[in-house]
Amino acid sequence: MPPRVLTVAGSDSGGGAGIQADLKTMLALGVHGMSVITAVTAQNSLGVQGAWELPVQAVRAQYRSVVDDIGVQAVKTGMLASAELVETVAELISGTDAPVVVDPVGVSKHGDPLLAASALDSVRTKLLPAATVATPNLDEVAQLTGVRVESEDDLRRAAAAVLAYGPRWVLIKGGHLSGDALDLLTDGSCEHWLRAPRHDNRHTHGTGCTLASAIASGLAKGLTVPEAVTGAKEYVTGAIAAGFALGAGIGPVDHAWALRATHAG
Ligand SMILES: Nc1ncnc2c1ncn2[C@@H]1O[C@H](COP(=O)(O)OP(=O)(O)OP(=O)(O)O)[C@@H](O)[C@H]1O
Ligand SMILES: Cc1ncc(COP(=O)(O)O)c(N)n1
Repeated sequence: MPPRVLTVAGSDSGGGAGIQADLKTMLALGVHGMSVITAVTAQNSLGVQGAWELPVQAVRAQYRSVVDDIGVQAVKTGMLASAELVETVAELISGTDAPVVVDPVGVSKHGDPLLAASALDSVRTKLLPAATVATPNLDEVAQLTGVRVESEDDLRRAAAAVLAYGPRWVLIKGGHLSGDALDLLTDGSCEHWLRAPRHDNRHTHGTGCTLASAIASGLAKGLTVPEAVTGAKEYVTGAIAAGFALGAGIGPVDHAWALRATHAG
C-alpha cells in the first residue's frame, strides 16, 4: 500500500505547475497522489491568461471526501487564491495529524498574481501556524515579512521572520538569487544549507510546486523533515536539469527524469 499524499492547490492547464506538477511528482516518487482543487487557471509557458476560484463548499467537500474515506499521510498546499479559501484550508488542515507542507504561492513565475493581496494576513496568522514546513520563495518572503533577501546572509533573517508566524520548520528557497541554488532549512535551532549547482536553463516552470510535493511525499514515507527536504532538493534539481522547451516561453521541469533514468538503465 503506497503512502497517501493530498495536494490542495490550483490547476495549471499547461501541466507544468499546480495540481498537475504535484500529482506527477507524487507518481514519480511512488506515493498515491490525491487532489483538492481550489482554483482553475488558464495557463501556459507564457503566463496566466485567466483564473477562477472554486466555491468554498466545493473545496470543503473534496477535502472531506478524501480525508474521511481514504486518509492522508501528508498534505501539501499551494495556490489558495483568496482570504476565504486560505482560512477554509487553514481550518481543515489544523484538524489533521498528518504533516503539512505549506507553499505560500503568491505570484507565478511571470508575475501574475495567484493570491489576493487581501489574503496575506490570513496566510500569516492562520495558514503558516498550521504548517509543519513552509516553503516561501524570496518574493513570498518579502510579501509576507517585508524582509528583502539579496545575499546568502539575508536568508537567516528571512527564516527567522517566517518562523515568527509559527511553522515548525521553514525552507527559504534561494532559487531567485544568482550563483548556486542555495536554500536554508531551519526550525530555529538547527540549520541545514541545501546547495545545488544552478542549471542555466529557463525551463523552471513548476519548481516550487514540485519541491513542496516532493517534501510531502518524503514525509508521508516516514522521513524526518531534513531527510525529506534533502531528497526533494535532489529530485527538483534533477527535474530542472532535464527541463524542456514546451511552448514559446518558460517550459516545465521534467517530473519523470528519475523514472527515465531507471528505465534507460
Ligand atoms: N536554475 C536553477 N538551477 C537549480 N536549482 C534551481 C534553479 N532555480 C530554482 N532552483 C531550485 O528550485 C527550488 C525551487 O525554488 P524557486 O525559488 O524557483 O521556487 P519558486 O519561486 O516557488 O518557483 P517559481 O519561481 O517557479 O514560482 C529551490 O530548491 C531552488 O534552489
Ligand atoms: C496553479 C498554479 N500554482 C502554482 C504556481 C506557481 O508555480 P511554481 O511551482 O513554479 O512556484 C502556478 N504557476 N500555477
